[in-house]
Amino acid sequence: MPNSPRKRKSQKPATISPLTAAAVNPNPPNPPPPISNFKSQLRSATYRLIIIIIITVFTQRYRSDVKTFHDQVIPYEVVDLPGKGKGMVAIRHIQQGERIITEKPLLIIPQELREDPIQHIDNKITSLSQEQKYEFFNLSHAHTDIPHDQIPISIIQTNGIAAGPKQLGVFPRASRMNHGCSSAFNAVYSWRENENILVVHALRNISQGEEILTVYFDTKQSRERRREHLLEQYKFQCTCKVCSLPPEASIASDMCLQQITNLKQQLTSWESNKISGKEAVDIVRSIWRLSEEEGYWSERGQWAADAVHVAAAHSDEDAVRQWGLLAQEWFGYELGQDSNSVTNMHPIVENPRRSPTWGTRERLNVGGPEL
Ligand SMILES: C[S@@+](CC[C@H](N)C(=O)[O-])C[C@H]1O[C@@H](n2cnc3c(N)ncnc32)[C@H](O)[C@@H]1O
Repeated sequence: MPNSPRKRKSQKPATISPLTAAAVNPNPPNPPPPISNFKSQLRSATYRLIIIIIITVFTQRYRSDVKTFHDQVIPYEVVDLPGKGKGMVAIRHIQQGERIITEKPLLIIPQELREDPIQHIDNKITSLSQEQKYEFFNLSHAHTDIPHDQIPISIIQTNGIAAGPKQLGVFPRASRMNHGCSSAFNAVYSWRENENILVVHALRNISQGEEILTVYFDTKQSRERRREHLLEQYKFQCTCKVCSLPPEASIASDMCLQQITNLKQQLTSWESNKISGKEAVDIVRSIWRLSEEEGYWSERGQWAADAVHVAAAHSDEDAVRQWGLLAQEWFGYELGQDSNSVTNMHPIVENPRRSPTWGTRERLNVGGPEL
């Protein structure tokens, strides 16, 4: 049955004397507005509505601006990844050469410790704030079934990143990056001594949703040796796209990486005059071609800088400029446009005679990249 409105009990209208009315309600309601006020009330209600709309629009704009700013500064999120623990995934497209992370170390220790390492690390941890201790102990560690007092050292072994040639740093944000070999990694970290920070740059374009992978060691070696190292040091079986290649393709990749390593070794013999400047620069071109074939883009800035060094020694001005521009480009991607490696190259590209090796060998046309 449809709800019928309940009938009110009929009441006699109460007559309340003004005195009683004041006693019952000391603040009587405002009398109804006179009709003449109605227009102005309508106007003020409209104004209020307009103000509410403006505030809503601005708040939403502000929120989306904050979100855009946040995404620009932090273009990734840390998520759980099956079989890998946590990992870092791009939440938007990241441009090649873009800086992904800038981070101060949570703690720094010498790479070689003379005193008892456990004690040294304990002392460092004691000096951390409560929040920092939480960040530290929240990091993963590869070695399970270890005594409690060895957990800090295992955390450092699993997450420590070289902070210069003699120190190891723990960087809680950068530590969430998992590893990929050869062409599988897309981000590189570098330590900036003067600023005391670690920076991470995108070595190649990274698509939204793609995992951000870095490299834990020199992977220019065979799959078998890479696997051995990763299993021993980090306790995982690498399943990156290079380690997952079918046998034939994996052998081809191994050979390519081995050739790059051999050629790099040969290049150093220019220093002791065992090969000519032309041969040295030819080696750099071969390394470049192999790196293209393999998709191994790291270290390109350094290879181009090596060619600059040789070309300058042989007073080949054009070659210095061309290799110098290439070095700037690739150092820029890997280490950042504002890195010392890029800025140190500026004066040389501008005037090759400013190169420290200028004219230290016989005059020779070694040639540019011609890639
Ligand atoms: C520096 S941590 C990286 C972040 C770590 N996944 C976490 O959960 O915090 C290194 C550890 O991550 C895991 N890891 C790194 N790269 C991996 C990969 N490609 N496949 C599987 N596990 C990986 C290994 O357990 C390794 O010991």
